[in-house]
Amino acid sequence: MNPNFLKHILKCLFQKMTNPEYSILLPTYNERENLPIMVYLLEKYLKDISYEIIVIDDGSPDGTQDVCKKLQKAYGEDKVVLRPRPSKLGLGTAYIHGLKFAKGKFIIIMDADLSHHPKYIPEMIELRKRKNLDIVIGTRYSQGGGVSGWNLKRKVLSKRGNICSSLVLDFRVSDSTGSFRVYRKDVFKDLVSKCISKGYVFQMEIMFRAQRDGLKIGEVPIAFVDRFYGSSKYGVNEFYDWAKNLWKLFSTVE
Ligand SMILES: Nc1nc2c(ncn2[C@@H]2O[C@H](COP(=O)(O)OP(=O)(O)O[C@H]3O[C@H](CO)[C@@H](O)[C@H](O)[C@@H]3O)[C@@H](O)[C@H]2O)c(=O)[nH]1
Ligand SMILES: [Mg+2]
Repeated sequence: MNPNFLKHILKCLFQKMTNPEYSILLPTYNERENLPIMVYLLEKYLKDISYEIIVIDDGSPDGTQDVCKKLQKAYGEDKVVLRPRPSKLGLGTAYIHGLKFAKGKFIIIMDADLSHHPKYIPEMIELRKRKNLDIVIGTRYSQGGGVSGWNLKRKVLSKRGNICSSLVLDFRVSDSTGSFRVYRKDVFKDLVSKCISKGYVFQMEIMFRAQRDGLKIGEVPIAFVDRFYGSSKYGVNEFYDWAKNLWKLFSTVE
């Protein structure tokens, strides 16, 4: 028998018997085209990493869950775990829901629409280990990072949003609103339990609390590429929600 094949079988058996080290939380709403490519890329770039993917789908009308069930057949139900909710309940609470089922010691959060490329994950993991960090964020706004494909309005909103929240909440990280992060699970659980935000502003509140708690945070520059399939769920309402919550955080958190 080919020794590499034997090694692969033994690795699969070992992973089946033990808990994965990393739980990747993938919130989805109408991502039927993106999800299969995402899972394929994760498998490709995380070959030597023990992980599970938890898909939190909010009753997507486009059939994302059917696609996810096919992926479970292809990759195994312990590799692709489907934990749906009945309706669109917001990005922040999707992570909280997924966390309840996570078996890994570490949590990775990322978008399912390929804007966050899995190729950055090994570097994020390596940095966390090397510096013994609590959180590693994928940043668009430090040297080496960037955004591609957004129109000028969205670019300005995001960049100004980051500058504005840094001024109001005194952020020392360069990207407080992005959603590509690696957390120690206990740290994530604790932060989530204190969070009041439900939508997109969740990331900012978590980062604010993490910084206030004196957690060790590192950054890896990433190129954020706008989605090719489907459309963003970020609209005017999400922006108002973000601005309202920024103010709420500033005025209520002691
Ligand atoms: N389950 C669930 N998933 C959701 C919901 N809203 C959005 N998602 C999923 O969350 C991910 C990000 O949503 P997008 O709609 O693609 O966000 P974006 O416009 O690309 O915004 C990006 O930039 C923001 C600001 O920097 C980030 O806060 C955001 O997470 C994302 O990275 C996608 O996988 C999408 O399917 C929801 O209510 N429920
Ligand atoms: Mg997106």
